[in-house]
Amino acid sequence: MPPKPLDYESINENVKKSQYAVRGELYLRASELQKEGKKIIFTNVGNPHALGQKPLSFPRQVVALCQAPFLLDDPNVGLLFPADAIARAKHYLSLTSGGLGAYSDSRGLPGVRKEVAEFILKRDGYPSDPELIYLTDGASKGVMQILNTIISGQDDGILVPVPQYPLYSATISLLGGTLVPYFLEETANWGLDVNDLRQSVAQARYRGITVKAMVIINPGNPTGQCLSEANLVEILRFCYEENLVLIGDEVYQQNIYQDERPFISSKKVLMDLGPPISKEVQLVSFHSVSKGYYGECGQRGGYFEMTNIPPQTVDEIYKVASISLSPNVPAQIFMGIMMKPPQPGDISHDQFVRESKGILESLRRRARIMTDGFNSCRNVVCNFTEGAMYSFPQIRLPPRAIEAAKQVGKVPDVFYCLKLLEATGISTVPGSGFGQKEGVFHLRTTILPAEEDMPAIMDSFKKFNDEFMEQYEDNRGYSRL
Ligand SMILES: Cc1ncc(COP(=O)(O)O)c(C=O)c1O
Repeated sequence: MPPKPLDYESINENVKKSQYAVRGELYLRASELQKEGKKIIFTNVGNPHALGQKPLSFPRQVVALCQAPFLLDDPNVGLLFPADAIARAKHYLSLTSGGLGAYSDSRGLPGVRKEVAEFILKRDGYPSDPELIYLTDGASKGVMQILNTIISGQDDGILVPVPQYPLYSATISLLGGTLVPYFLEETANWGLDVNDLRQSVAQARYRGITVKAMVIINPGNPTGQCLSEANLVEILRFCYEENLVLIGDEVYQQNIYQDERPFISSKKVLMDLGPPISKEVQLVSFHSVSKGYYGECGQRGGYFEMTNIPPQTVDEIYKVASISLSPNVPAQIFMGIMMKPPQPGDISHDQFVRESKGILESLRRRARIMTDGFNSCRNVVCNFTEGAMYSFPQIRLPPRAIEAAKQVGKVPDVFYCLKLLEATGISTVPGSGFGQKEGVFHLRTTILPAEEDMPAIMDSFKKFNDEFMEQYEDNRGYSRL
């Protein structure tokens, strides 16, 4: 009998090749240990509500009313819901054709796309066209749609930062394209050097690859840096010279922890540059309701904005989006609210500000506790998390630990992270899942565990790490940058 089409040997090789470390070996082992009754602290995914973050009241009130519109006819609705949430729910329902149970336009509700455009205008000071904004089921779906539009085969290359969020490597593998890595510089606070970029492109071209796009993740995952304006200018100039689309993953734009390193959007820097660059460089930038102080990962809401993309291509992207009929409609409403939160003078304004500030300030403190905690450990160095939700310490593994890992057939940082998991219940992601320089090791944690648990988590990390180093260190030094 020949193998059946869905037998393992028959399935798409690209599916087998693609890897997603955030839910990889460590996560699977952590889930097993949890089933066995061990207490696990899941710090592998930026999933704030799973670690106890409370939802903001106003967006949930609005969406609850949209989900149960009969409540709007109840004479007591005003006792349970503030008047501005009621008004906003009516507003969003009026934008739909049939409420949340009906498909929307495949690009998303026009009224919400208009709210996104207004937000972008306010953020950047430049107009944005709702026709060039598509709402998606989380930013991930949008990234996949755009990469699918760019990649025709293995000769198409996409420049991706290393370390990177594995959505990019996995999707490029799935689509049969080629990932062209460029390294972020740890000693320069994870900034990037345009000369290295040029080298990466030249090497790829030498191998016959047409480099078509460049991905930036700003603020960075897993690295937590905010790109400076100067760096963004260099990147856009580089994209102009090399004829590359810039894919600006900006899902962490609300997660900023250092006032002197604000988030600056790629769209603003592109427009500031003026013609010819502002009229020529193709840019697609992404946002999400999963991050920021919303953290509504389970709702699956996102958008992308296209700049300098010709109408025929925009239509093709629309056609492909329409194969999936419609993005999630409740998530579109979360996106609308994220774009247009309660304003000063609105009944819900003070509560909204109190809740969102509370989350952001706590994240800022947690980022500090984590960085300081890691830097107090033996053979661990860590840049401060300027933005996003992660800490990415470098673990300088002694050669004997590297040898021990090899003996059990494990990548050294996987070996370290597994031992950390078994000893403490802390579930992290090894740096190798994001890419790192040869011979340098990291792990990634989120900064999301509850603030009150943080000191104990860092104590237990330090105890494990320092004992691990004691066990494996000898006088031969250890791996370092
Ligand atoms: C850099 C980056 N981009 C995109 C996403 C996906 O976001 P979404 O939940 O909107 O699909 C994540 C999720 O962690 C991320 O870290």
